Amino acid sequence: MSKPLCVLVGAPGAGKSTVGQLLAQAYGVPFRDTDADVEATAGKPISEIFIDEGEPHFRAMETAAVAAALAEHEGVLALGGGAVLAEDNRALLAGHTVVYLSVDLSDAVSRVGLGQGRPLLNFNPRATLRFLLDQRRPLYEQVATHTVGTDGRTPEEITAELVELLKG
Ligand SMILES: Nc1ncnc2c1ncn2[C@@H]1O[C@H](COP(=O)(O)OP(=O)(O)O)[C@@H](O)[C@H]1O
Ligand SMILES: O=C(O)C1=C[C@@H](OP(=O)(O)O)[C@@H](O)[C@H](O)C1
Ligand SMILES: [Mg+2]
Repeated sequence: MSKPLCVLVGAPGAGKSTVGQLLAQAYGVPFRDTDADVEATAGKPISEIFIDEGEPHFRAMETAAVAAALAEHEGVLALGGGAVLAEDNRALLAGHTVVYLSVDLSDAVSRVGLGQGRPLLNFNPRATLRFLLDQRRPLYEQVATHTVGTDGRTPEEITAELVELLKG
């Protein structure tokens, strides 16, 4: 089975997209992000997919993107934060090197506050993130082969830890 070197999972704001790119650079391998794959397929941003077609349609596209990337991509792969909600996706992650980037509520809130484009967090991001973190933590833990804490640490520090962790 062709497989990604490493798959990053975790909540919005954990830094999957940021650390994933740095880790791919460190290894000199390609980076792929299932959110970007979904946007490329749809020809529009995730925020517009949610508005035009709704979250269930986004989730179906995401599941197809996860399956394709796990089968094809040999570099570093970042998933969207909600990809672990689908049992099909969790099953597909078995046998892969999956890193859970954990983040606490306060760091997640301040990080997502820096960016746009997460439609689930448009309304009351703090309360929504609190719910998402509680709901998903067991799912991230279930699929992870490794866990790395990101609170109060720079993306470069996290990347350096990942390079060490994945050496073995
Ligand atoms: N360790 C970190 N410390 C501070 N800011 C971070 C860290 N990791 C990511 N960020 C910032 O937080 C925001 C969300 O990061 P992103 O990589 O998109 O997270 P995710 O893909 O997990 O939702 C971005 O603005 C990014 O620059
Ligand atoms: O947590 C979620 O359900 C989502 C997270 C987003 O990705 P990030 O985790 O990269 O922000 C993106 O897939 C979409 O907005 C839904
Ligand atoms: Mg991301």
